Amino acid sequence: MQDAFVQRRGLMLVLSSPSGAGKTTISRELLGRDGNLALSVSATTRAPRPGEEDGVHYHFLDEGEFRRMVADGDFLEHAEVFGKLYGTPRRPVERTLDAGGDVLFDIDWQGTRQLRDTARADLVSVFVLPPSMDALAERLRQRGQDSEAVVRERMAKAADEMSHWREYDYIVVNESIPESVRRVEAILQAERLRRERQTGLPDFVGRLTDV
Ligand SMILES: Nc1ncnc2c1ncn2[C@@H]1O[C@H](COP(=O)(O)OP(=O)(O)OP(=O)(O)O)[C@@H](O)[C@H]1O
Ligand SMILES: Nc1nc2c(ncn2[C@@H]2O[C@H](COP(=O)(O)O)[C@@H](O)[C@H]2O)c(=O)[nH]1
Repeated sequence: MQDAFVQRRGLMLVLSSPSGAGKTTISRELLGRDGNLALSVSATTRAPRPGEEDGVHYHFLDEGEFRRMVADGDFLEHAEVFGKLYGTPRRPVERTLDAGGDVLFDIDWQGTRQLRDTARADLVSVFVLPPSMDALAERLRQRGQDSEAVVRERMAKAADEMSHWREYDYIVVNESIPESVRRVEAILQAERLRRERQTGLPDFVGRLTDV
């Protein structure tokens, strides 16, 4: 909820992890609980998984459309992940932040690095780790949406993904979904209260002390 007393600029909450560690699951829970948090819907050239809807889970584009958006500067960040292109459309994010809303991103370390370079002050980054590699493989398989070849490819890249954990502000080991959601919520609540994000403080304190 937006603070009734003090104006605030929105923040960008990034969740990254090796594929299958649980960031989509955590994101879904957070979005259901927090009315001031909006999901950044990425664009991608990968094919939709069963049940994924265009414009809801991703904007599914062909490579030509994606590259045109890159050329037009329409992405806040973009990267190649698992041989496909992924990017964050710029305008919806900027609109939400300007209105004091917070934006949740499910993006990889390359995209997070780009956001850190261009918008460090607005960025809060969380890296989600699995409790073990066996658990990660199990989660990818039981999700049941990728072929065995895709699961193997993602497991082969997991160690490389995880090598970027030091670049993140916070680390959450996702053993239990409810506990991980509580931890990310706690991070979000604390970051919202950072002095420098509360852009209305000079006015608010001025009114308090203007006797
Ligand atoms: N703490 C947990 N314990 C057990 N299963 C979990 C846990 N967290 C997530 N899962 C399950 O693991 C699977 C993968 O989770 P999810 O799709 O959220 O991962 P992801 O990190 O978003 O993956 P990707 O990067 O491929 O999108 C899902 O089936 C989810 O229900
Ligand atoms: N740099 C970006 N990475 C993104 C974006 N959207 C998703 N992703 C990451 O890609 C992988 C694979 O996702 P999947 O949905 O195909 O399993 C995962 O690590 C996502 O976080 C994006 O816009 N930019």
